[in-house]
Amino acid sequence: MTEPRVLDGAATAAEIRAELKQQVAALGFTPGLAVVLIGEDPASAIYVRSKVKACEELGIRSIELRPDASLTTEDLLTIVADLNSRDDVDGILVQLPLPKQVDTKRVLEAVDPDKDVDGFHPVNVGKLQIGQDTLTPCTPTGVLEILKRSGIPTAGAEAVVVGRSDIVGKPVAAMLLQANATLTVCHGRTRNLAEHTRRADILVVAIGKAGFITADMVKPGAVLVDVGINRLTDAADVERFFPNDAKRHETFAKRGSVVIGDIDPAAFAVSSAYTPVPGGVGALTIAMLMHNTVKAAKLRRGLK
Ligand SMILES: NC(=O)C1=CN([C@@H]2O[C@H](COP(=O)(O)OP(=O)(O)OC[C@H]3O[C@@H](n4cnc5c(N)ncnc54)[C@H](OP(=O)(O)O)[C@@H]3O)[C@@H](O)[C@H]2O)C=CC1
Ligand SMILES: Nc1nc(=O)c2c([nH]1)NC[C@@H]1CN(c3ccc(C(=O)N[C@@H](CCC(=O)O)C(=O)O)cc3)C=[N+]21
Ligand SMILES: [Mg+2]
Repeated sequence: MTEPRVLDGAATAAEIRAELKQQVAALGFTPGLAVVLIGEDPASAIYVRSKVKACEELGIRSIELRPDASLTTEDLLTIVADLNSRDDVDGILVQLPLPKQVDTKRVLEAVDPDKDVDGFHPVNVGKLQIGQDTLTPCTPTGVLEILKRSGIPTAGAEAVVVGRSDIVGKPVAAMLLQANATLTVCHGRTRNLAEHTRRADILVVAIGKAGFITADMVKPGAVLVDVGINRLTDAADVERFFPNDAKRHETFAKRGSVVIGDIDPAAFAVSSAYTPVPGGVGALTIAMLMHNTVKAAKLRRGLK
């Protein structure tokens, strides 16, 4: 069998950022992205760091708010209302998960849909469903973007999505359908999961379980998109998933953990192309957030 192609998310993201940098320079004003980060979620902290860096590179103003984790829903609604009314704020992102006492649904619905760079507001969710151009969730948008830029056709393809979260599974399914794939969505109640995944020409996995999709669940020659971000902290797991990966073992020795997606690396070998973790879909998420911020900035000013 021929070697699978590695779909390089980091390189694709760099390409997108370079394009956006030119667009921002041509705008004649500085777009602003506001991020509200509450609490200590490590995934969120990584995300915020990468965002600040990308904003600097592109010439976008990054506004960071870190209110106290004991705030109430009303406190956060006041913060969101203020950001909605600020003319120097084009994009608003409220980092999830929110503290337990905060009503997430009310907060997401309070964000001005035209500033909703996460694409989580019900109006934007609805527009995506009916195929209207709108702000769409960053990770799913990144998945479609890397397929497109890698020359992988979706029209008529058997696409199988594993996972149905509002953040990844559902919107990526909506986008694949919009891109004319024949769509199957699997989840925790799916019977005979492998029978579905084995039919996929394009398999997108977003479940949050380390190496869950194994080689026997994949059709030879399929394209694998691994959205999962998981951490292995047990040496035996590192040995099982990465028996011949010297770099992973080195990282584990140094840091006590390694990152792995939802797909067993052994399954990549039977694919025709796959997105690695890290350096795949995750890298694109940030680039698409920048894309959405520029899009929102133009939209608000009636620019195309
Ligand atoms: N790369 C990136 O930029 C991003 C990566 N992620 C990562 O993607 C992964 C998924 O995130 P998210 O969508 O938020 O996760 P959620 O936990 O919200 O959803 C997980 C989904 O997977 C389904 N599922 C769980 N176990 C199985 C199983 N054994 N068989 C079939 N389906 C299963 C669940 O089914 P059910 O609905 O029935 O419970 C659910 O729909 C995580 O690892 C997360 O860290 C997330 C966001 C961005
Ligand atoms: N409102 C909201 N929107 C989100 O989109 C959102 C969120 N809340 N809460 C947290 C999760 C997590 N998330 C990540 C995005 C990119 C990387 C990323 O850049 N990953 C790199 C590695 C980064 C590194 O390890 O340095 C990669 O996979 O290659 C990681 C995680 C977005 N999320
Ligand atoms: Mg997102």
